[in-house]
Amino acid sequence: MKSFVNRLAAKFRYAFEGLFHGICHDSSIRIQCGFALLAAAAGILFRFTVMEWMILILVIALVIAMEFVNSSIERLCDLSAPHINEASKRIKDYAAAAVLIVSIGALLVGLLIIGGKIL
Ligand SMILES: Nc1ncnc2c1ncn2[C@@H]1O[C@H](COP(=O)(O)OP(=O)(O)OP(=O)(O)O)[C@@H](O)[C@H]1O
Repeated sequence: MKSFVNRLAAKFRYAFEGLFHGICHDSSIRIQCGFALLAAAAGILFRFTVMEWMILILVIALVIAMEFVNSSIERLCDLSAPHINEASKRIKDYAAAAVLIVSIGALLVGLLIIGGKIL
């Protein structure tokens, strides 16, 4: 039982290490966190309901998680093939496209919620 708890605690520790390292060292992750703070400020300003906060928190988590996956794919590419090559370009572009898609989705969700309140 104790070793299970220790292993669980280690998993959380490693995950939090990744979280803090990404926030401290990856500019793309920091930019997404900045947008998340702006979105949270908009939520306060426009007095989001509980349901709207739930949606906002979900899309923010999705965008930031996708940015972490994108950054880890970039690092994996640079580690396995540090030279310029077509495969790395496609892999990195696809990962960046995934971030773009969820970011556009998040932006539309934000615009719909705020637009609904303004109108
Ligand atoms: N090894 C490579 N071969 C070919 N094209 C590459 C390679 N590395 C990067 N690229 C191209 O440059 C783009 C940006 O890659 P890069 O790794 O600099 O991402 P970034 O988002 O700028 O990362 P960072 O988090 O370091 O700012 C990629 O989407 C890809 O089109």
